[in-house]
Amino acid sequence: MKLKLHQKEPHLDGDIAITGSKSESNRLLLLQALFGNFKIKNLSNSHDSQVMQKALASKEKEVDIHHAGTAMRFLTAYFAAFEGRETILTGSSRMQERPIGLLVDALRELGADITYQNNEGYAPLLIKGKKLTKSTVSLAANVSSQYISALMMVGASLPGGIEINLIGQITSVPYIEMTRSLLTQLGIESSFEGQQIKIKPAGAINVSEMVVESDWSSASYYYSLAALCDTAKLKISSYKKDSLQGDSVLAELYQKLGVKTTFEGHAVLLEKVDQPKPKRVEFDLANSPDIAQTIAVTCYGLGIACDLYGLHTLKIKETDRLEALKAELTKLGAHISVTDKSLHLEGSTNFQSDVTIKTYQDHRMAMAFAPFGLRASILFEDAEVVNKSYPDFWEDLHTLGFKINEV
Ligand SMILES: O=C(O)C1=C[C@@H](OP(=O)(O)O)[C@@H](O)[C@H](O)C1
Ligand SMILES: C=C(OP(=O)(O)O)C(=O)O
Repeated sequence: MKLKLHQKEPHLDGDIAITGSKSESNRLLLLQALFGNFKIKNLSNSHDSQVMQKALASKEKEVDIHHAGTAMRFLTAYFAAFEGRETILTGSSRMQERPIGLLVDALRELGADITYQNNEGYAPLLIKGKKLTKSTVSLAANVSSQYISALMMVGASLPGGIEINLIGQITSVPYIEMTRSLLTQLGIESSFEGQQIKIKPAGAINVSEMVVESDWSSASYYYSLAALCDTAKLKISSYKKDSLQGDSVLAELYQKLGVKTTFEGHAVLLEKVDQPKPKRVEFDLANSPDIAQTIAVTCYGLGIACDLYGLHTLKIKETDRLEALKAELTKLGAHISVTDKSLHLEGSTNFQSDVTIKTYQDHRMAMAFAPFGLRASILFEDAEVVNKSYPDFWEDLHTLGFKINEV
């Protein structure tokens, strides 16, 4: 589906309800399958959470998790420890290019029986579930924190718990902390000191309900919209000040880009502030990689130069996000260069109109570029990609007054 988003006057006023964080939801779905009967409130309506639910309920040998990175990584560990279940875990063609070897090696160290069906280091995997007998493991920590979260959650179900020794720089740390906090809320003890994580085996879980905070990565598109407006008053819900999600750093980062954040109960009010624009900004996003695309497009729309660092994981996400950003921002008129871990954009306002953005099967390519509709009309190929994390995205933009039509 190709969509045209027509240029809109840069004034926004409205309320948007966003569903639960897909990261928290997919963790809680796994923890629910492992440990018990608690209810999950405000579950994400993302496709990634739907495939996670379906996979956990499946009795089939082949389980297809499509594009969902968390589902792929969490379920590899889950099925490896599922005694007697034989599973072929597969995903989309892109998922078959996203590395899983470090996690498979770690699980094999614990005693797992996993073999590659096609290419060494990549899905599809044949997983012969068995009792994992060991409880100490080590792995490189600079590729994906999802491997570590997977080991932590499944590790809590092992009789001896798990001790994870992390090698090298640890990436996406808030996601590891999120996993730990959810385990703590379920009464599972853990420690994370230096390069070592220890998880105690879970006891009886006496929690009847877990409430998911709404998704901060999805909130990033409203931060970008507010920043690109002359006047904006956007209320998004349901959020809390002490979030488990690292992307809540948006409130701090967007201050520099002219957005004021006020917590009003469970809602967050985003307002455009009339302040001098910086010429150049610099951010390290190693702890919040999913908002890199949003920030790059905001800066371009504001005519602010930016240097974004800590982007070493972007090449192995839904697409190579660094190359995709470079290609699509260049089409809009930007001067941009990328390395394998950083992005550098010059401040210019040479905006091109009616450009068609390729989305590369990456939800965030569509959503991050949408706020540019406050600068010029813009078109999106395969606009339905947003379903991966935020199926209501285009409808929500429509309620804010954007004219959107299929072309
Ligand atoms: O654990 C999680 O829920 C996630 C961790 C991050 O991945 P990496 O740790 O691979 O950077 C993030 O990009 C992804 O969207 C969700
Ligand atoms: C990278 C992402 O997801 P995943 O790795 O879970 O596919 C994302 O949502 O931006």
